[in-house]
Amino acid sequence: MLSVEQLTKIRRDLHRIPEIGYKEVKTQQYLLGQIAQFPQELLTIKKWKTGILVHVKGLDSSKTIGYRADIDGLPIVEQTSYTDFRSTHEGAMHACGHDLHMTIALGVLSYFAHQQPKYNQVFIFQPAEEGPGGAKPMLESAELIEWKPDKIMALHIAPEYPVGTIAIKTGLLFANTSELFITLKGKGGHAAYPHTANDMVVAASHLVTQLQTIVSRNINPLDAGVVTIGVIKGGTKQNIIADTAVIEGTIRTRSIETMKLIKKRIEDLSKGMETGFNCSISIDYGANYCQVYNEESATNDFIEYLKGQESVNLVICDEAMTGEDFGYFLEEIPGFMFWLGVDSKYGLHDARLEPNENAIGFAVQTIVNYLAK
Ligand SMILES: CC(=O)N[C@@H](CCC[C@H](N)C(=O)O)C(=O)O
Repeated sequence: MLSVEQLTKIRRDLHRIPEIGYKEVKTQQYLLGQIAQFPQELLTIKKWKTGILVHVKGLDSSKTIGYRADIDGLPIVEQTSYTDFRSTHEGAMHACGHDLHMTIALGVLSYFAHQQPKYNQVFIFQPAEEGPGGAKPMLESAELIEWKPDKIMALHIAPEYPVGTIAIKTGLLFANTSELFITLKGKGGHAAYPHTANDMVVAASHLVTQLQTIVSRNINPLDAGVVTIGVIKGGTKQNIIADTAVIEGTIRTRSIETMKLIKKRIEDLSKGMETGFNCSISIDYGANYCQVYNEESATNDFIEYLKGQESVNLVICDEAMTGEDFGYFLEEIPGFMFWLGVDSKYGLHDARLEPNENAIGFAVQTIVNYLAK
C-alpha cells in the first residue's frame, strides 16, 4: 500500500501537471504509471478518452462498489506559495483539489490491489468535471456499462473545514448547474462618432446589471438561485466603439423548475436588450449538470460508520450551490458524495488554494476502513 510519503509525492507530481478537461494526457499517463506499480493479479485496466477505469476483483463478485475521482485542472494562473511543485503548465492549476482527489483514489486502490476486497470494485478516474462534463458520456460508454457499479462514492475537498472533518448530508448536496455564454453583436465605429455606432460594451454592461435582478426579483425568496457572471469581454481599443461583447457565467438552482425560470428570464431580458440597443444576442448554455443527490440508505450507512470513528469529526452540513457532474452517477447508481476538510485559507477556484496534505492519509485510511468493513 502506498505510504503517506509516497502519496504526498504523488499529489505534488500531479499538482505540477494540471490539464484542462479532455486534455488530461500527461495526467492519464502518470496515473497509469502509478497503477502499473501495484500488484496486477486482481486488476483490469481500461482507458476511456483521457480517463481510466480500474476493476478490482473481489472475493464475492455479486456486487461492485464504485469510487470516482475527477482528474482535470482549471484555467487559472497559480499564485500559491509553492516553490518546488508549482504548476508547470502556464495558465492551468489544480485549484479545485482534483490532484488530491486522484491521489486519494490511488491510495485506496493501492490498498485493495494488495488486499483483495470483499466485493468487486471499480475506480473511475473521470476527465472534464469542470467542463464540458465527463461523467455523463462516461456513464454511457461501453467501458463503464460493462463494469457498472451497484453503489458509488466520491469526495470533494472542502477548504473551510479542518483536516479530520467529513461533511455530508442525505438528499440534495450540490445544485443543478448550467454554464452561460452570451454574445452581443451590434455596430462598431469611431469613438468620436457614437451616433453612427451601436456600442456593445454599453449593451453588455446593461445586460449584466439586468441579469442581477433575476435572483432578487424573479425567484421566490424561500427558494434559491445563483446567476454569476465571471467574464465580460468586448472591444479592441480604447478609442474604438465595440461591435461585439461576450458575457460568460453560470446558473445554479435547487430545482429544475427554477433553472427553467432563470433561463426564461435571461432570454426575455436579452430580447428586450435586442430591441433597446438594436443588436442581436445569442445565448449558449454550455454544459449543464444535474444536482448531486445523496441516496438515503447508502449515505446513512456511511454516516453510521463515521460516527464510530474517533479520528473523524463528522459534520451534517447544508447543501451548497457548487456543481458536480458526479450527480449523473448518482442519478443512476445509489451512493453519495462527501466533503473532505483540507483547511485552506483560500477557497475552491482560488489561485492561492493550498490544501493541507495531511487530509490525504486521513481520507485514504477512512475510506479503506469503510470499504473493508
Ligand atoms: C466543486 C466545483 O467547484 N464544481 C464546479 C463545477 C463547474 C460546472 C460548470 N462548469 C459551471 O460552471 O456551471 C463549480 O463551479 O461549482
